[in-house]
Amino acid sequence: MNSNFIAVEGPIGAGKTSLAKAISDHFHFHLLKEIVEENPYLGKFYENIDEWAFQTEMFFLTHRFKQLEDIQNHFLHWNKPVVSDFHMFKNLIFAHLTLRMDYYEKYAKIYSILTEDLPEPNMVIYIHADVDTLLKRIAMRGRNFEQSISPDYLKQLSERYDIFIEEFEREHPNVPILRIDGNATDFVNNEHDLKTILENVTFLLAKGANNR
Ligand SMILES: Nc1ncnc2c1ncn2[C@@H]1O[C@H](COP(=O)(O)OP(=O)(O)OP(=O)(O)O)[C@@H](O)[C@H]1O
Ligand SMILES: Nc1nc(=O)c2ncn([C@H]3C[C@H](O)[C@@H](CO)O3)c2[nH]1
Repeated sequence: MNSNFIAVEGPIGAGKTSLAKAISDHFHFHLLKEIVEENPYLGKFYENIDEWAFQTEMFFLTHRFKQLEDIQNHFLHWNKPVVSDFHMFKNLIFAHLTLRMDYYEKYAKIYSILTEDLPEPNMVIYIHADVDTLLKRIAMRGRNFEQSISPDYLKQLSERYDIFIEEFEREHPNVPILRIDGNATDFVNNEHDLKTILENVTFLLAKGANNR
């Protein structure tokens, strides 16, 4: 695969979709957005995580598998670049947080089989932000079923993201990670902040092209 594939990552409300859309608009990359409202378990999941975690995680996993297969067949294979507001690895971060250990072990096996041949992004943008910032943004966006998300859940999720990204970076030295401070950077309302990010992305894309 020679076509660029950028994944934007970070915990809930970090700004993944907003930034992925801005990148798609600027570079004319196809925008791959994760499914949210279509997940029939998500509302029930936030009401009772233990009861609905396995169904919820399996739903996200199988849908993302299909999304990435489609992206491979219809875009990357034809040298058409893509930016997505998720990386497949987020399945493992959420599943590790929400599933009982015996379920997680089954899940991780299925994950590893399903992801064997999937396309992998050649750049990751990681947005991190404090729990307070995330809570404010989740409240501002106003999805009903997310209003019961607890600060503790977000804190654990953010901590797991930080650990996972460190490990990912060690294990994938050829995939550059652009880190963005989502507390201090307003790429939604501040043109200068967005421009700085886009310049950094341009630089990393050019560097990646030279190394190919
Ligand atoms: N850096 C930022 N500065 C100001 N507002 C932001 C920033 N990032 C996101 N927002 C706002 O916060 C809300 C959530 O953003 P967005 O939907 O892009 O997050 P997300 O990471 O894609 O969320 P999810 O994990 O639920 O998919 C939106 O209303 C968006 O406009
Ligand atoms: N449990 C669980 N597993 C996932 O893989 C996952 N991916 C996203 N989400 C939730 C976060 C937002 O509410 C909403 C949009 O990102 O969906 C997930 N929840």
